[in-house]
Amino acid sequence: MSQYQTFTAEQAVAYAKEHSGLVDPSELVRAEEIGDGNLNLVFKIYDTQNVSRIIVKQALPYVRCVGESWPLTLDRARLEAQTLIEHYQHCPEHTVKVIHYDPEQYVIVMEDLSDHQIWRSGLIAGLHYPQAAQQLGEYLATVLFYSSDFYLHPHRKKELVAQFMNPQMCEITEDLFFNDPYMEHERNNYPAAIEKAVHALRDNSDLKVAVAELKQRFFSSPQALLHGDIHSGSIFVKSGSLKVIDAEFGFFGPMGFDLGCAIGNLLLNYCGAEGLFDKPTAQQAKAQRLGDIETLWSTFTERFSVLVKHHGSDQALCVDGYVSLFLRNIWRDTLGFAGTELIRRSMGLSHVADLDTISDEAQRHASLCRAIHLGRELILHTDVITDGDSLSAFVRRAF
Ligand SMILES: Nc1ncnc2c1ncn2[C@@H]1O[C@H](COP(=O)(O)OP(=O)(O)O)[C@@H](O)[C@H]1O
Ligand SMILES: CSC[C@H]1O[C@H](OP(=O)(O)O)[C@H](O)[C@@H]1O
Repeated sequence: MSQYQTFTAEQAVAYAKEHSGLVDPSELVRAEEIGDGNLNLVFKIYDTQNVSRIIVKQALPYVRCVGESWPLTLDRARLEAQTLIEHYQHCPEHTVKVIHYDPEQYVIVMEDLSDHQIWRSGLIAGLHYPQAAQQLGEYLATVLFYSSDFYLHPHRKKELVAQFMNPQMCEITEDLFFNDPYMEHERNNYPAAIEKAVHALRDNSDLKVAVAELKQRFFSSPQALLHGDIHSGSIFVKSGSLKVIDAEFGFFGPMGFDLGCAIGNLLLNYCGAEGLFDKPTAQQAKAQRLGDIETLWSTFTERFSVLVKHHGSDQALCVDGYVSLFLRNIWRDTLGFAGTELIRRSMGLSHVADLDTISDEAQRHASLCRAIHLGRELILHTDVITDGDSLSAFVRRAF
């Protein structure tokens, strides 16, 4: 098999037998396609005991959630594999292991994380994984530091920036985060009941200027090799463990984009809590999300600063005092990007289950409006929110 073809379940099993790296691959007998993301095929490969042992993920030549009318580069599979491999090299404890990548079939064979749960599903079920925020902060500090100018030789950095050029996937982000919500577009998707909130957003010229600045930063700040789409649906958790998957949007961009996506998704869960849970559980979930965000940011800054101190190599960047200035700028970007994630997940093409699965219609609409409102306030008030604690106070004042 050399020419690209979309796998059937049988072909996925045959492929896994050849490339799983298992001691006895003959025990692999059955595959199930379980992809629930927006883009690709994902097969779980089961053994004779009906235990899922390995994952085979294949890129489709189009956007899965839209169909063949939206063609999309197969090269995203290479970018996903190479980003995960690069991140695994520096942070194996929190990155899924890639076992094999096939540049002809655009297939990744990877470690099966079925003993974990997708973080978003856990959050919607009201579960709290107390270690997850700290581990996510460690992952982000580590992978972003080791791909930054603080650590890499400038020649190597530029080589990597070229290797991880990802124009088609970046274009999706550029459109969905920074364009669509702020204009009429057929990709947008929201109920008529929230039209007023949507219009208020589009009439806000200060907001549009701030969003333009964020888009410019996304276009032109190759600070580090980002995951590029790190929401709670790209993160597996179980007690004591966190593993990141799904890095096909990986490219060299502004660090605050990854931090903002992660924090934005915790805030989306915060905005949905009153629709998802009874009153006392909602209060507890909201406090936990704010605690998660504080922990994520403080872990990130502490770990990043320690890495600069002990492993930083650029003389000028490692001068006393610069890292705190750098992190202040990253925090400002983080808040802005978190705001754009809140907005695009409430009214754009791609929504989140934290809001969309709220069964009571009025509660669902109120949650969507909360997310839009909070997104706008974050984008417009980055200067007054100085750290995780002050973000919590700001969010509590909003709702
Ligand atoms: N390594 C893995 N182990 C177990 N399940 C996985 C693994 N990778 C993906 N999945 C499952 O497949 C789903 C879709 O995978 P994802 O990488 O998010 O696809 P997409 O690129 O289409 O967004 C995940 O939500 C998860 O349920
Ligand atoms: C047209 S892709 C929309 C959306 O899907 C991606 O998410 P995922 O692959 O994790 O489901 C990404 O967030 C894109 O913005």
